[in-house]
Amino acid sequence: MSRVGCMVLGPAGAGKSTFCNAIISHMQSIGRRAHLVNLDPAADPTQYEFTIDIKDLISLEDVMEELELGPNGGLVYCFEYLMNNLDWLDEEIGDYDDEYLIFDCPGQIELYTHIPVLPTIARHLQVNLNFSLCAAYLLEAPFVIDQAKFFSGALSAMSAMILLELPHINVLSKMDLVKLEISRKKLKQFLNPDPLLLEEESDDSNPRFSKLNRAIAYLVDDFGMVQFLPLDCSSESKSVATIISHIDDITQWAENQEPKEPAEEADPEDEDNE
Ligand SMILES: Nc1nc2c(ncn2[C@@H]2O[C@H](COP(=O)(O)OP(=O)(O)OP(=O)(O)O)[C@@H](O)[C@H]2O)c(=O)[nH]1
Ligand SMILES: [Mg+2]
Repeated sequence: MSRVGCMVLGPAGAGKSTFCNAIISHMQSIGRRAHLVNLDPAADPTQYEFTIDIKDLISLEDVMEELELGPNGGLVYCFEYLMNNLDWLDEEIGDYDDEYLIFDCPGQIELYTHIPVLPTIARHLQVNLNFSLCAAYLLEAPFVIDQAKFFSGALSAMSAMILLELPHINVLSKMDLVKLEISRKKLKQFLNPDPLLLEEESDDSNPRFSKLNRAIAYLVDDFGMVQFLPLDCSSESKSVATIISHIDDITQWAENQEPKEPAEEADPEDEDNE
C-alpha cells in the first residue's frame, strides 16, 4: 500500500484552491486520477467536489455561531478539534490506498507557527498513514513588483519549509498578472531569488528598511533553498504539468505505483523449455 499526497499551502488568496482544481483537471486530461481533500473549514468546493472534506467533521460557520468566536479563533478551534479527532481523518482516508491526494489548506500562517497543526497533520499522514508527502507553497507573482514584499514572502516560504520538515516546492502563482509588467530576465531572477535585486531599489525608501530588507534577502540567499516554479492557472499552460512532474519526482509517484519486483535470477532450465 502506498499513498501520495501534496499539501498545498500559502497565504490567503495566493491561488491554492485554483491550483488544486487545475491539478485535478490536468490529471483527468492525461487519464490519471487524483482526489481533493479540503482542510479549510470555511471553504466550499469550486470546480471539483471534495472527496474528503473537513466540513463533514466541523465547519467554521457552525463554530463561530455556536461558540460565538471570530473567524481566526473559530479556525483555531476547528483545527484543535481535528487534532483531537484524527481518527476521523484516518477513517476518511482509509479506503484511498494507492491514490493521489491533494490537500487544500487554509491560508492562515498561524496554523504552522503558533499552533503547529499542519506540521502535526503532515507527520501523521507520513508516519501513521504511510503517505509519500510533499508540500507546495504558493506565493503570488504580483509580489515581485514590490521587491521587499517578495523577499518577505520568500522568508515565509522558507519558514514553512523549516516547520513542516517536508520535501518542498515553492510556486510563484498568477504569473499571467505580471508577464506584461516585468521582463523575462528579471522574472528569472525572482524564480531563483537574487538579493542583488534589492540593490536596484529606489533611493526614496527609508534607509533603515532598505538595510533590513537587504538582510532578509541575503538570509534567503544564504539558505539557498528557496526557488520558485512559475504557475499560471488563467489559461491552458504547461506550468501545471511541470509542477505536477516535480511533485511526482519528489513523492516518487511512479515508483509507488509500480513497485519494482526484485530481479529474478534467470533459470537456465526455463530458458531450455522455451
Ligand atoms: N489571474 C489569475 N488569477 C488567479 C490565478 N489563480 C488564482 N487566481 C484568482 O485568485 C483569487 C484567489 O484564488 P483562490 O484559489 O481562491 O486562492 P486561495 O489561496 O485558495 O485562497 P484562500 O483559500 O482564501 O486562502 C481568485 O479570484 C482566483 O480566480 C491565476 O493563475 N491567474
Ligand atoms: Mg482556498
